[in-house]
Amino acid sequence: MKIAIGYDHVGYILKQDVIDYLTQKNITVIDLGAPSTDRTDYPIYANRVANAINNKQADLGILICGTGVGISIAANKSPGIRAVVCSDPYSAKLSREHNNTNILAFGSRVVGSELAKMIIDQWLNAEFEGGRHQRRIDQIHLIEEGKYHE
Ligand SMILES: O=C[C@H](O)[C@H](O)[C@H](O)COP(=O)(O)O
Repeated sequence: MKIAIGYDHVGYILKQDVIDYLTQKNITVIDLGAPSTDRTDYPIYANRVANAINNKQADLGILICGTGVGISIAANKSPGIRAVVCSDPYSAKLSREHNNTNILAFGSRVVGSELAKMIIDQWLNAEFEGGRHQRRIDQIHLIEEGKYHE
């Protein structure tokens, strides 16, 4: 399992705990920045992680900014990306089971290290259920392609 991780200057403060936690689980982490706590722009890192998934360098992605909101919005602009911003483990689990999310985002100004680890665990341990949920994801793909008609 390979996970690409990206974060801005605010997410930087939480990233090492996340990287260490994933590494302990024998997950290969592809660290795509930011380089420091110097102020930067979250779309840079959202785009890097989205590309890593779409290029098949990574299986999944994790993004961290202040709230997880901006960085998830940016990631969701890439076709095929389904990023969820989560501050609770239940939503993280259901986002895999029902929505087959491929990026998990959260905010370092919202969740602490231990809650972030619980969210990650629920997200990684859940499996997409397919069935009616696949039909809805297919509809999302049609929207992405401008081909969805009611
Ligand atoms: O959704 C956006 C993120 O939370 C950013 O981390 C945040 O907007 C950065 O704010 P600032 O530049 O004031 O540190």
